[in-house]
Amino acid sequence: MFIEVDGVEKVFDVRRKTGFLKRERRQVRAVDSISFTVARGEMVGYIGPNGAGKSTTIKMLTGILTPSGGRLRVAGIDPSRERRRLAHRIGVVFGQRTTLWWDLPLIDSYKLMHRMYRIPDARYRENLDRCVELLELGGLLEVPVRQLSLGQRMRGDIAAALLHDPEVLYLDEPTIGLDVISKAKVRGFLRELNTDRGTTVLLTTHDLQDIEQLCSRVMVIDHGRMVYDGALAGLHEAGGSERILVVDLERELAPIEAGEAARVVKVEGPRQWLAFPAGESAAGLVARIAAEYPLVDLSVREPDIEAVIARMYADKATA
Ligand SMILES: Nc1ncnc2c1ncn2[C@@H]1O[C@H](COP(=O)(O)OP(=O)(O)OP(=O)(O)O)[C@@H](O)[C@H]1O
Repeated sequence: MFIEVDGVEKVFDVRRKTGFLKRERRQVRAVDSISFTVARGEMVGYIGPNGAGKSTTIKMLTGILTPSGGRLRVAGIDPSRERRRLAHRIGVVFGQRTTLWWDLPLIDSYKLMHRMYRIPDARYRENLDRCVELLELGGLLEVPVRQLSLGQRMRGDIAAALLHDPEVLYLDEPTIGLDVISKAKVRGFLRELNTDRGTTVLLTTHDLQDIEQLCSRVMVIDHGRMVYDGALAGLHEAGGSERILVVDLERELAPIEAGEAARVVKVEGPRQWLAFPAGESAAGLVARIAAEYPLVDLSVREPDIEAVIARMYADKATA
C-alpha cells in the first residue's frame, strides 16, 4: 500500500492561562488511533467537521508533525524521520495558505522551486509547460502573486506542488472560497492528473461536490476518530442525508406533488423547496416537475458535511 496509517494518534499538550499565575495543562487528542491505507493511484476524500483532526493527519503524513503513537508510512518512508527524502515524493497544497512568494512574479517562485528541489531542467520545463497549459497560467507568470485572484493563486499553488513530479498530492481545501468556474477548473485538472498520471490524491474539503465529482472513496473523521470509510453514496445512506431542489414557478401554487421521490419542505410565494435523497440524481425529479408545473428556474443545494455527520450519529443513537 502506498499510504499506511496504523493506529496513529496525535496528542497535543495545551497550556492555558486561567488566572494571574495559574496555568491549566490539558491534553487534546487531535487524532485518536486511526487506521487506513491508500493504494497508489487512488483519489480519496478526507472530510469531517471543524477541528476533527484532518489537518493534523495531513501534517503527520507530510512529516511536519510526529505522531504520538502508531505507525505511519508513505511510499515506504516514515514521514517524520525522513521528512526531506519524502518531500521529493509528495506535493502539498494548503488552500488557506500559499507556498508562493507573495511579492514576486509567479514564475520566480517556480524558478526557486526548480533549484530547491533540484529538478532536472528538462523535467522542470515539461512539468511547467503542462501546468501552465492545463491550469491556464500563461498570462499570469509575470504577475506578482499578491495581485492574483484567489482562484488564480490556487491554480498557481497547485502547479507549484507538482513541478517535482510528486507521486502523491495532499490537498487541504483546494476549492475554498473559489467561484463556480474556478472550482470547475481545479476539479477538472485534478481529475486529469489522477487519471493521466496516476498521481495519488488525498483531498480534504468542506465541499461535498468536490468529493462527488472527484473521489470514489471518502473517509470521515470526527473528534479524531475515523467514523466512515467507503463510497460517498454509502455515506449519504448512512446519514440519510437529503439534497434540496429549489424551484421557481411562474406563480404561487399549492405545494408540488412529487410522489415518493421528494417532499416539499418550504413554500415562499412562487418558490418551493423540495427535499430528496442525496444519493439519487435530481434529473428525474426535475423532468417530472418540468412536465407538470410552469417551471422558471431551479437550483440544487448540497447537504453540508456537518449535517450528514450529525445525522449519522442521530441514526446510531436511535438504532
Ligand atoms: N498545534 C496544536 N496545538 C494544540 N492543539 C492543536 C494544535 N493543532 C491542532 N490542535 C487541535 O487539534 C484538534 C484537531 O485540529 P485539526 O486542525 O487537525 O482539525 P481539522 O479537522 O483540520 O479542522 P478544520 O476543518 O477546522 O481545519 C483541534 O481541537 C485543534 O484545536
